[in-house]
Amino acid sequence: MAFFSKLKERLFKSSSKLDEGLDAIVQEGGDPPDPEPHPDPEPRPEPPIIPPQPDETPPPAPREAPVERPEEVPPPPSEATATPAPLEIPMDPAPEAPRAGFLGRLFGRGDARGAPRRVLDDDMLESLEDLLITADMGVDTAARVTANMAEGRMGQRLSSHEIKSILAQEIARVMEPVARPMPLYSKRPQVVLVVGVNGSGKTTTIGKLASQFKAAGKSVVIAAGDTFRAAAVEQLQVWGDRAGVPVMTAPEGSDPASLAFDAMIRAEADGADLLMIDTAGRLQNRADLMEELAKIVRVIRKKDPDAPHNTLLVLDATTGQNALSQVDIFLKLADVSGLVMTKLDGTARGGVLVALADRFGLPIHAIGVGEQIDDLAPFDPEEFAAALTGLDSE
Ligand SMILES: Nc1nc2c(ncn2[C@@H]2O[C@H](COP(=O)(O)OP(=O)(O)OP(=O)(O)O)[C@@H](O)[C@H]2O)c(=O)[nH]1
Repeated sequence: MAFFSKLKERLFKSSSKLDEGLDAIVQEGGDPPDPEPHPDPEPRPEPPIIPPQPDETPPPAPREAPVERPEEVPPPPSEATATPAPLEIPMDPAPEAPRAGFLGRLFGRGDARGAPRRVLDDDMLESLEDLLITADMGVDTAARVTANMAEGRMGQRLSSHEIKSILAQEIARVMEPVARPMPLYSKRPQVVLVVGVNGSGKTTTIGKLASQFKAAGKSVVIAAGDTFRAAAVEQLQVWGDRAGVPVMTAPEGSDPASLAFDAMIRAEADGADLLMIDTAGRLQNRADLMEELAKIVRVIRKKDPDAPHNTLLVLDATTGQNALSQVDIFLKLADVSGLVMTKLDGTARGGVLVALADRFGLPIHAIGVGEQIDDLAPFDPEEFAAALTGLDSE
């Protein structure tokens, strides 16, 4: 199955929540279907929106105090250009045969003509906002998205399909600036530090990324930096085998920074393109974890003052709003440069990705949509928005 189709299918749980919720909102306060089809109301061209925009793809405004982040990834030498190749999974542009969604089943195809309509008023906006909050978009983001949806459309009679399109546009607008593949540099080895709480999917993501980098012709070394948990090391070895990539380990309980240093030496000696370092994710003792991460960074900088070149924070979508506080915490523990959101399959909490983009503006490099090695996709804002709103299931 083409990846795009798989993604849509796997985001079904998120989409069904919004999809059915939107249909219900229109039905609750809606007019009966028009006896005569009438033209879709064209939303007036409005320059909304999130937030004041100098151009089409501004960075989203942080909700709170702007996140202080040190300079971007060190200006890589000559080929500083990001090469998205490894995460560029070929997508099948051919749309699937349309399926009848919830609305389609009730009222016929997703065509707005003849479908029930509801006047966009304050009550409806409130219901929309509540629905977005239940889909884990967070209060602030839900308010902003609904305000943007209302811009220039108050009083219009909209069908459920039209509302979904508008919502999808607004979501895509929030997501667009953060949809960025992980930058690759000419620096060898490019050091990628992978952080996140235990169970968020770090090991799996490292395995998937290593496999994709390898398929793109890059040589990769993995360092199993969570030395205190034998099971974590074993798991990483399994993923290394799957990806065909060497995994460096150290005796249980030994210093992760010392392993990271050895891994730097090995990666340099092997002429590896990438060194991916797994780390512990014990937030129970934050001070220890912060010191552990800081020490890893200090030690690898003895070999390369610009390392790590990327610090990926892996987040589990099923934790919903908790992902926001994890970003807050890890921004204090490490210089997070980008996010990978895992487990977007099988959760109804995909909306949290919108809240993350709106609040932090950190690049979202990829999303995990399953447990298999190829279940990691580049993040595509429009497809995500369509899948999330259920627009493409009609
Ligand atoms: N459905 C689904 N499961 C995933 C995804 N990514 C990871 N998982 C599963 O989540 C669980 C935890 O993943 P790990 O990669 O072990 O997480 P970790 O952060 O390394 O956890 P520790 O090893 O405990 O530090 C495993 O059962 C994975 O198979 C995903 O995108 N979708």
